[in-house]
Amino acid sequence: MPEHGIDAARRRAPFGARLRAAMDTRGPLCAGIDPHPGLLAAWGLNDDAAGLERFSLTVLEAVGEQAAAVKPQVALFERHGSAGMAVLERLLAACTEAGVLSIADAKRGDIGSTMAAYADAWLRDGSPLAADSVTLSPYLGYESLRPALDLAAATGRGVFVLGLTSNPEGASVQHVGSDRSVAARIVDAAAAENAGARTLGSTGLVIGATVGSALADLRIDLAAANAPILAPGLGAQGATGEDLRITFGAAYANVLATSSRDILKAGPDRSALREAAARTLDGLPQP
Ligand SMILES: O=C(O)c1cc(=O)[nH]c(=O)n1[C@@H]1O[C@H](COP(=O)(O)O)[C@@H](O)[C@H]1O
Repeated sequence: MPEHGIDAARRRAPFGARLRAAMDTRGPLCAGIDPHPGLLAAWGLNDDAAGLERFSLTVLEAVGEQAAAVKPQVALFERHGSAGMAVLERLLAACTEAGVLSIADAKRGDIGSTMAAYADAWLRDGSPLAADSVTLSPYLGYESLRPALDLAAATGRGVFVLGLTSNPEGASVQHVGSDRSVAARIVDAAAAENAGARTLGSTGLVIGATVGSALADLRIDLAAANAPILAPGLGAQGATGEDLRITFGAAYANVLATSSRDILKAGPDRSALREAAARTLDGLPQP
């Protein structure tokens, strides 16, 4: 195997360019694949690896073509141990096969030496868990993510770094800072990473759809970051498409709106899932 799969990466356009093309063609929806135990039960599936696999592949097959990307939530596979992680491997391979971009929502972050191993797991060609991109937590220091940022760049993959999360507790860490807030510094760091990108950069940010006036209050200029913005919080957490447009303003064209439970609760019927995804897309204002 070539080191870090660099040969395959040469054939692959950068993640930001691939995501931009998918968003322009399919619209800005990211469909979350979150196999919560309650949803498995509601779908008439067992809370085991077989139920997980049926659930995940049904979502991919039903709504994959309507979505610019899908986002499997790793914890909901991990809670099934090795059998759950094997399902996740097969799901990620099925995404590649179907031509649907994947975001592994693993929220990884660690000291540099260990971070290199996480990067290897999610971003290396040939890794069983290789995804098109992975969510990262920068709260051990943005630069501790360097092994993942570098490997993503080398293999044409992407990352989404948590900036302002959708949960109310996030503010107690992300809003602090005497001059520039923690979140503003994370956005600045991502912007520097994306500076040379010809289209959309490949270092994305996670900014919740629910953050309200925080971007303005913290003087964060998201549009300048040229980053794909993963915006969770639609539907189940209360945000609407109109909230996204108001919250993100000039950066709205770079927003990938993500919804999980609000779409998934329509299953297991495939046409009901497709209708729920279409309704979510229809609720997103044009940029
Ligand atoms: O990184 C994420 O995806 C994420 C960040 C964040 O700030 N808030 C957030 O809800 N998420 C994820 O987005 C999904 C939201 O799910 P629903 O609330 O069901 O749409 C879950 O998988 C969360 O883990």
